[in-house]
Amino acid sequence: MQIGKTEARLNAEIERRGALFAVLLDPDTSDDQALLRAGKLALENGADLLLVGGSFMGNINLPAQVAALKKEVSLPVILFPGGASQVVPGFDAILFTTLVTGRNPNYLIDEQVRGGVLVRSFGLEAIPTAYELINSGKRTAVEYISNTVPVPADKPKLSMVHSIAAELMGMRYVYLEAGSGAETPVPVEHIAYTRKSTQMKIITGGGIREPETAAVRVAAGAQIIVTGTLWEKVKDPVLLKEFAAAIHTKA
Ligand SMILES: CC(C)=CCC/C(C)=C/CC/C(C)=C/CC/C(C)=C/COP(=O)(O)OP(=O)(O)O
Ligand SMILES: O=P(O)(O)OC[C@@H](O)CO
Ligand SMILES: [Mg+2]
Repeated sequence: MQIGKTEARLNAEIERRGALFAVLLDPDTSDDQALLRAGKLALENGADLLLVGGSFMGNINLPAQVAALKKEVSLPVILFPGGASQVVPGFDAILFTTLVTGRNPNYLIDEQVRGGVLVRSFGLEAIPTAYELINSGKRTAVEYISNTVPVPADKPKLSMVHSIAAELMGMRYVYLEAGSGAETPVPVEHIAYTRKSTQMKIITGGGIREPETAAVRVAAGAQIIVTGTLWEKVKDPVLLKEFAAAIHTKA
């Protein structure tokens, strides 16, 4: 499958900035106006893209919210779905994920079969993405909902072998996930091993609360840093700018 417009734009921006700063908006924890405000605040203070999604989503207003957000911002707004039922139109692209570290067929193929046909009907751009869940100290929503066992934190080579398989299957992005609100983020070794052994673009997130935590993950080879939960309480333009500065290693 050819690289779409949004993926090409992300790749070019990664080339230009070194790494990108993504803010994850969870439509379940924000009302319409709050989601719009949070998205605008992030993009006005150094974020490069927005991800929208949740492990469990019951927001029926999502298409209208995305349309409102798209009207206000020119940066990419990308769907990060917890399942096929979250596939709605209006996004610049969807991270078309497969939970490769799990052995639950529902998240390896079922959701993709149900969601894929919707992606085509809506004309959404898909970014084929391996999703790897890494143990982060406590049970996270993704682990619970997906009913899968995460990769042990002290076994980075296990992430690496999943990354190699995913690349050979044609995936171009890999999301190394500690889970939303994780106690400990994905250890740098997991990022470094995937960087060394594949050419996929590396997204990482889960439990990143300080700019320095982001910076060391960029140094290890991550190209997109995702923060979400932090901004549910903190609405701080200065901290957003500090994250952007820590992540953008090039001018
Ligand atoms: C490609 C399609 C159509 C579906 C993919 C389905 C897959 C593989 C899902 C992986 C498992 C899963 C439940 C992922 C959720 C990812 C996500 C959006 C996490 C962020 O949400 P949280 O913030 O963790 O949710 P909480 O706010 O409930 O903690
Ligand atoms: O909410 P946080 O902990 O920042 O995690 C973001 C993202 O990786 C969750 O899917
Ligand atoms: Mg959340």
